[in-house]
Amino acid sequence: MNIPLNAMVAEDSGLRWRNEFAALPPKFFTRLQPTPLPDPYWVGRSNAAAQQLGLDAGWFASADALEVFTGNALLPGMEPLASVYSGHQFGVWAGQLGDGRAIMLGQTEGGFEVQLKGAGLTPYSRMADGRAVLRSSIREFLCSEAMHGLGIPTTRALCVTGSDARVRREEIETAAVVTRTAPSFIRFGHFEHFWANDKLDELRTLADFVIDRFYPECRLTKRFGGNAYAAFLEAVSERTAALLAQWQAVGFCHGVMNTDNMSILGLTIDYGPFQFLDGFNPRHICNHSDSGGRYAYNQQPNVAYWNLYCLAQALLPLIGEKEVAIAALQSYQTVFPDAFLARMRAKLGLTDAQDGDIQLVEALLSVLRQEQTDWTIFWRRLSQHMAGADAQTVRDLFVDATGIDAWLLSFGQRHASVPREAAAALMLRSNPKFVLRNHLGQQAIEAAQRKDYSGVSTLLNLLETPFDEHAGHDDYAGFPPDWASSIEISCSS
Ligand SMILES: Nc1ncnc2c1ncn2[C@@H]1O[C@H](COP(=O)(O)OP(=O)(O)OP(=O)(O)O)[C@@H](O)[C@H]1O
Ligand SMILES: [Mg+2]
Repeated sequence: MNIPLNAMVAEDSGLRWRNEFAALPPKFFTRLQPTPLPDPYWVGRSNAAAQQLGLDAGWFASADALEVFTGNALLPGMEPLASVYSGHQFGVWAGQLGDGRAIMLGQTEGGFEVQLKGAGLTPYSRMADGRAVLRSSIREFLCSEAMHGLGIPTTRALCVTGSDARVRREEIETAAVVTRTAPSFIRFGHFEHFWANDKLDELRTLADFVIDRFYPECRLTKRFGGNAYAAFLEAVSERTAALLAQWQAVGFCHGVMNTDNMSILGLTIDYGPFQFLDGFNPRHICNHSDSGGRYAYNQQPNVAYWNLYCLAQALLPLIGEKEVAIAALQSYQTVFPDAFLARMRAKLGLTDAQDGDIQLVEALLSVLRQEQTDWTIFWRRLSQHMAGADAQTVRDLFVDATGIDAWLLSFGQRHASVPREAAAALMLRSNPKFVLRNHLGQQAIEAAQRKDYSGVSTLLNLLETPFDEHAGHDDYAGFPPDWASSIEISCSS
């Protein structure tokens, strides 16, 4: 069903449109309209994301906004489209994919693309239905804003709307639409697409488009004999390395690190079967469909590098020499460990760098691994200990405290010269009290399925400022209940 012209909303949303991606040649996308959903309702809205976008707050609360962000109406100036990309899934070339259920409404003058996820079929939907279910949409909405609150680069989520329209997955569920924003939703897979189809002109156009807008410094590079495309690959590698360091430090498992889910801007993109670690098990697999553990927590940094290798292969016709492309990937091997160590130093409250810090971190990880100590709670309690709480609150996390006692001793020695107050402040802003654990999301989802959206807004409120204490909400910062380990999150969404 096409959206009738009279469904064009005229009231002023505060947004003006620039639509640069839509100005690319037609091979990059298909213009189309979202498919309407009946009788939509609000499930969640992020005023912070609206503010970043420049959306008028009054308009965002309006019935018109509800229609627009469900795909039932358009704003003047929007040029909706679905883009084409390809990619490697679980290590295997998957061929053409594309926005099968994402429709970009347009790009604002402020430089944000606005995209609906779940707004109906596109030419890239393949065998699927173009829809998203309420369950997965709430998870994407909350986690996008949670990652932003944690200071981790991510696509953002403006809102979720729901409809009683039925969607078939393993069971019958109801439909929802998430509105996402980002400076660009271009993925590694967009480049792989044109490379695999031998469309070298389009490949160059795409690379130039991204470099000119997001990596202009590559034009001035003196590295790689002034090769802007090699400098671009290096810059993407470094952003990706920095992102992975943040994921590992906070205990975030993405779950589906296919090359079509890798942002060319180094953003976290596609919140599917993700999970924040409960206990510290480096081999944790969060995606129930990932039987081989390809995307296990401790595999993520290597998988990102493998994905960058695919990007390098796609950019090779532009870069020229294979050796140059390989050299452009090299810095990942130093940027990732350096960035990870820097994150761990902050988590440990260390304001300077010393030679033995790696050993201190490794010794701690080995202690935490022994009993699979809760990752988030351990770090928060360690921070509170630095701020004055008794060490016993940390020791209580271990059945056998021998290992942690020894480690706390060396931690204390390392801290001898660091002012305790500064260390505590750094730790409390580096170790979140609140993360979107699976069971918290699950509780909010189950309430929302009963049309109670208060759990979604409470979680949003906590996760937007996850380093704050939020008095009265300690139960959201506690251990996962026993049933949490039986939650199965798969690719079904
Ligand atoms: N219900 C669906 N209808 C149509 N296409 C789908 C659907 N689910 C997934 N796809 C498509 O399958 C491919 C892989 O899906 P994947 O789970 O990585 O992405 P996604 O969750 O749909 O979206 P995104 O990466 O945009 O967040 C993508 O091309 C995606 O658009
Ligand atoms: Mg995806």
